[in-house]
Order: sequence, then C-alpha cells, then structure tokens
Amino acid sequence: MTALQVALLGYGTVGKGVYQTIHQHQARIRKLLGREVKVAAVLVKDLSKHELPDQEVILTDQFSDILGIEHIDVVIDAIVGVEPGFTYLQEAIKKGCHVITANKEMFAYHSSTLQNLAAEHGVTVGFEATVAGGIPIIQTLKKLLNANKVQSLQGILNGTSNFILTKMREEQLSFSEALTLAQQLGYAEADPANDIEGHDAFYKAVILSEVLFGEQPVWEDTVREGIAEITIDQIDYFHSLGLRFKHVASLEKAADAIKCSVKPVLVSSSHPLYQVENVQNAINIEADIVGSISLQGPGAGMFPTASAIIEDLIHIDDKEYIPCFDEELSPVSSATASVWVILGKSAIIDLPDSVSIIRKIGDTAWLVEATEDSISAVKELPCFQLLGSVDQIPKVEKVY
Ligand SMILES: NC(=O)C1=CN([C@@H]2O[C@H](COP(=O)(O)OP(=O)(O)OC[C@H]3O[C@@H](n4cnc5c(N)ncnc54)[C@H](OP(=O)(O)O)[C@@H]3O)[C@@H](O)[C@H]2O)C=CC1
Ligand SMILES: N[C@@H](CC=O)C(=O)O
Repeated sequence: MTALQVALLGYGTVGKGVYQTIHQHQARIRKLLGREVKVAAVLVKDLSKHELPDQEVILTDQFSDILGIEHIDVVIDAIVGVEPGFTYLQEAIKKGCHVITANKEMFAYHSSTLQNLAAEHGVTVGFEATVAGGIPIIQTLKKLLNANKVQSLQGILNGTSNFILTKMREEQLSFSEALTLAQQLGYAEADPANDIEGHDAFYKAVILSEVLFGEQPVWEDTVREGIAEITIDQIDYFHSLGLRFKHVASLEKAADAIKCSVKPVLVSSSHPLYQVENVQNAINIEADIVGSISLQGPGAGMFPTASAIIEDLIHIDDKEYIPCFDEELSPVSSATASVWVILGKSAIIDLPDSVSIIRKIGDTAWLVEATEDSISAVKELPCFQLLGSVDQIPKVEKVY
C-alpha cells in the first residue's frame, strides 16, 4: 500500500514534535494504519531558520507549493494565529485532504465552517491538540461519552499559567522568571499574553463547549481574568492557609445560555485540581450517567502535543456518532451561591447584605458565601472563588 502523505504547516515546538514522532514511531504507526506515514512537505515562515533532517522532504515558505503536490492525504496545522491557518485549511479540505490542527485560536473562531466544509468534501477534521495538550479529552468526549450528557466541566486548560503559579509558590520565582522558563520549555504561545490573560484557556473552553453542547458560549458574556495581577505575597499568604491559586476554566449549561468563565480561583486540598501542578492540565466532567470523571496530563510541550496530533492521524477515518444536543439537560441554576475568599485589611469588612460572612480565616482573609452577581458588587477588595472543602482551613476566630 502507498504511504500516507502528510504536509506539515509549521516547524516550531509542535511541528518538530510531530515530525520527530512520525520518524521515531514509524513502525508502530505503520502497524496501526497498515501503511507508512511520510512527511512530504513542511511549510515555515522564515526559510533561513530551518534545515530538515531529510533532504527529500520539501521545505517551503509558500502554501501554493503544498497545494501543488500531486497527492497529499493529510495536512497538519501547527502554525500560529487565525490567519493564514484558516484559509490554508479551507484550501486543503477543498483539495480533498483530511486536516488536523493544534491551532486553538483559529479553531475557536472557525470550527463549524471547517467541519461543515470537511463533511461536504468527505474528509475529517482532527483537533485533539487544540485542548489540554496531551490529554485525550476530545476523542473521549466524542467517542467514549456518547450516551452521557455532560452538564458541567471545570478544568485547568493552560499549561503555562499553571506552570507559572506553581513555580512562584514552590520556588519563589518572580512572575517574569517563571514565564521566561515556560517560554524556554516551549509551553507558552508565540504571544504569551494569550496564556496569562486567559485567552488561550477561553479558546479551549469554546472548543469544548461546541463538542459538549453543540454551541459556543456568547463570547462577550464570558468572565475572563488572567493571572498577571496575582502577587507572590498573595500566593504565599494563601499557601499558609492551605490554599493554592489555580487558573480555572468552567463551562455550565444554564437554563438560557452556556455559562463560561476563566479566572484565578483558590483551591483547597480536598479538590481534585489542588494537586495539578506545573505544566499539567486537568479536566473534571460531571455527566448524568457516569457521574464525575477527571482526566489529567501534560497540557503543553513538544511531545504531549505531538501525541494528540498523532492520535488524530491514527483515527482519521473513524466513525463518529451523531451527537444529540437537543435533549433536555437539567440546567444549572445561575443563582446558586458559592464560597469566596475576600482579602480585607480591616478587622471588620463592610459587605452588601447579599454577601454573608462565614468566618475569618486569616488576619486579612474572610470566607463568604455569595452568588457571582453579588460578589461582583464587592469591587474594592480582591476576592477569589474557593473550590473544595473549607474544613482544612484554619479557624482563627469564632463564627462571625
Ligand atoms: N507549544 C505548545 O505546547 C502547544 C501549541 N499549540 C498550538 O500549536 C501551534 C504551534 O505552536 P508552537 O509550535 O508552540 O509555535 P512556534 O512559534 O514554536 O512555531 C510556529 C511555527 O509556525 C510557523 N509559522 C508561523 N506563522 C506562519 C505563517 N504565516 N506561514 C507559515 N508558517 C508560519 C513558524 O515558522 P518560522 O519558524 O519560520 O517562524 C514556526 O515554524 C499554535 O497554534 C499553538 O497555539 C497547541 C498545543 C500545545
Ligand atoms: N500555551 C499553551 C500551549 C498548549 O495549548 C499552554 O500553555 O497551555
């Protein structure tokens, strides 16, 4: 049988990981696919930076050279930004190529267009690598949780921000030192503002929302807060109370809309996200038949991302179940109160009636109960949602 011909767009952290994985694991891949996989061409932006290990592979900075190759089965997108990736993948699909992408920003904007176009042309779109690096969350949701309806999801979806928060707490690195290290390790986006301001985690949540609910949250209604404002003093203070900062993305099917947020929260040791450290990502799913499931693994980097792409390659022709999004889910009530930690300097903090104080947990920290709407009225004090049980947090005063 002839080899499966692949064109690779991008030869950075992810592109190199895919290239090397295809070469290093050729025997295993051939066994699974029943044919060899050959990288026929690689597209880059700046030719002068690159040299490929195999001279027969075309290295080009022109996408027209890729389209000009007589037979390409699969185009793998590991470049940056919405364009030109979106245009390139549409061209590839129209030519009859399957496509696989790691480019979550592009896919968050254009997933339906690409998937509809692919269906018209009888090819498929793989996007496992767009969410949570090496964790096989997309294929799990699409192929292994079909009878279940997922009601909500909570996860650490950005490896860089989790890495930074861990290094600041464990090694007392400054924010910028930790970010530089994440960049050196190939975790961060070309523009790291995407990671630290929560855009990257938001794009991933959008992609998950389409898989889970068949639609996206309204982008403008999403709460998106980054981690750049968190100080090492806050990290240390909450650490002394047994709490860790995590940058958490949440999705919920509410009565009238999909609720989506990406924000720093405080997590106590009883919560599954507490021990998710460094570049690890984790996703907790609440589904109606199975209950609660957690998946954890490396959320960024060369080989975890290549792993997701290669798994898509192996499964490129798999049957897909038609999801039944129209079925009623019991909606999560938007009025549910949750627990928050407020940093307040004075002995007694002045809060609106809709926010009830549970107790003081440190010399400047208070535990309160409030809905998202009520807490947003407490503008002048730093406040963070708390995930997990409050039982382990030391009691410094009687119930207020
Ligand atoms: N790094 C990671 O851990 C993960 C990254 N991703 C996603 O994968 C994609 C690639 O990320 P990563 O490998 O880290 O990025 P890099 O910056 O390391 O590499 C990007 C590559 O794309 C090429 N490129 C960029 N723009 C163009 C263009 N307009 N035309 C042709 N080639 C272009 C660059 O070429 P040149 O080298 O010549 O500049 C480079 O080879 C991104 O969309 C990212 O969001 C997804 C999951 C994890
Ligand atoms: N920059 C991203 C890379 C993977 O998606 C991250 O840090 O998670």
